[in-house]
Formats: sequence, C-alpha cells, structure tokens
Amino acid sequence: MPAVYKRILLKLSGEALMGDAQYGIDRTVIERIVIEIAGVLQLGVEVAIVVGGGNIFRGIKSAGDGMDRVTADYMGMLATTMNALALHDAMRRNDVVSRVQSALRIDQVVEPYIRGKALRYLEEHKVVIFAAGTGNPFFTTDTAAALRGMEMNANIVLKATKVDGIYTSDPLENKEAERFSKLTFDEAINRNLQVMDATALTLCRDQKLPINVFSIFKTGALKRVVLGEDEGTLVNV
Ligand SMILES: Nc1ncnc2c1ncn2[C@@H]1O[C@H](COP(=O)(O)OP(=O)(O)OP(=O)(O)O)[C@@H](O)[C@H]1O
Ligand SMILES: O=c1ccn([C@@H]2O[C@H](COP(=O)(O)O)[C@@H](O)[C@H]2O)c(=O)[nH]1
Repeated sequence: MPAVYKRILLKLSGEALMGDAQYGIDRTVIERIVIEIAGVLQLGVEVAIVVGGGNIFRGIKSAGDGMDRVTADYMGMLATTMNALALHDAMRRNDVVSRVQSALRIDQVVEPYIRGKALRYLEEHKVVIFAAGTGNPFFTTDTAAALRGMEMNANIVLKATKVDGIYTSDPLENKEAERFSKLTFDEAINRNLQVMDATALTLCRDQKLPINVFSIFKTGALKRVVLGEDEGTLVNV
C-alpha cells in the first residue's frame, strides 16, 4: 500500500524519549523510535523532525520557580538540541542518514537552520532533525513543528506523544476521557484541549496543514498514520 503523504513533519515529544524514567533519555526508547522512522523511510516518505525538550528542561516551569523567563527558554531550546543529537546518534547507529540543523547558532556542534539546504536533504531522503525550536523564547516546539512543517512544504504534522490521540480531557489524569478520531481546528482550539498549544493549532489552521496526534509507544502506529489508516486523532479544517 503506498503512503498517502510524500513529506511529513514529525514532532517528537521530549517527554516520550524518557520512557518510564523521571527525566533524561532512555536509549531503548530512542532506538525503538528510530526503527519506526526507518519503516516509513522505506515507504519513500521524506521525514523532517522537530524534537521537544520537556524530558530535560521546561522554560515556563523554571520561570515559575523564579528564573528569568528568557534565560529559561534558551535553556529549554538547548535541551531540545541535546535530544536532537541523541536522535542523530541513534540514527547513525541504525544506518539512517540524518542531519541536524539548529535555530540557534552553535556551529561547532550542528549546522545552522538553512531552509534551502534542509529541503535539499529531504529530497535526498535524508532525515532532517530541527533543533532549538523556533530559536525564539516564549514559543514551544509544537509551534516550531507547525512553522518548519510549513517551511518544508510538509503534507502533515504528526505529533508523536505519550497518548494515542486527542481526548475530551487529559487521559493521563482522567480515565473517563474519550478519544476523538477526528476534529476540526476550530473544535480543538475552542475546546482548549491542551494537547498542543494554540499558536501551533492556529498556524496550521491558517495554512491548512493537517495534524495527527498519535502514540509513539504503539508499535507500527507511525506507519499506519502515514498509510492513511485510522490511527490517533486527525485535526483538519
Ligand atoms: N485533551 C487531551 N488529549 C490528549 N492529551 C492531553 C490532553 N490534555 C493534555 N494532554 C496531555 O498532553 C500531553 C501531550 O503533550 P506532550 O507531552 O507531547 O508535550 P509537549 O510539551 O509537546 O512535549 P515535550 O515533552 O517535548 O515538552 C499528553 O501526554 C497528555 O498527557
Ligand atoms: O521555539 C521555542 C521552543 C522551545 N522553547 C523552550 O524550550 C522548552 C522545551 O520545549 P517544549 O516544546 O516544551 O518541549 C520550552 O518549554 C521553552 O522553554 C522556546 O523558548 N522556544
């Protein structure tokens, strides 16, 4: 069966990378994610990735603890860069060719974000991992995923997270919550469902870029989404 999307922007939650631990990166989890990604590359799909940083550092929490918000946000963006490097390394070990581009300049470590170069890598079927979010404080990696998704002319943003879709309320806190299989952007925004930030949803709505929220822990789920099967929650106009 052919893939229904030629190019995807995969948003990987930082928290998903820590598995059952309280923080950091679980090597087994990251290896499993790389194998799932390799599966969709085999279908000929071009893969761009934005990785979160919640497993290492979340700016808004530290700002709440008294730290300067902008400083905390820069630390958060650096945390996403650590995750990007870990992912890049796991890909190398599994013979998946990838490149990391950072929205903040740290040239000795990774190359800077250059749109044309990223597009070329994707055309060459190299995975491009975008680090440091948007490069601006007061944003999130969900918004970076929407932004890079649009810049890369991706067909869809796939939010890979710990839960298998969007629910009426957080399923990790409310066992009675029910999953939506489809939602419009307006429904997702107006219901304030908290699974993705409103800036990201609004950007995707305005550019008519669909989103699918699915579980990265469910084996084969990424492939099923790419094949257009009923998996996770699809948000569309
Ligand atoms: N209505 C809802 N439906 C589904 N999940 C929800 C909902 N409300 C809150 N959540 C929570 O949102 C989480 C998804 O966000 P995620 O952990 O991917 O955060 P993130 O900030 O994008 O990632 P990171 O860990 O990189 O900071 C889910 O794990 C779930 O617990
Ligand atoms: O564009 C961006 C992206 C992220 N940040 C900061 O990084 C952390 C981690 O990102 P998550 O999306 O929460 O995984 C975030 O809390 C921000 O502090 C940013 O400032 N700008």
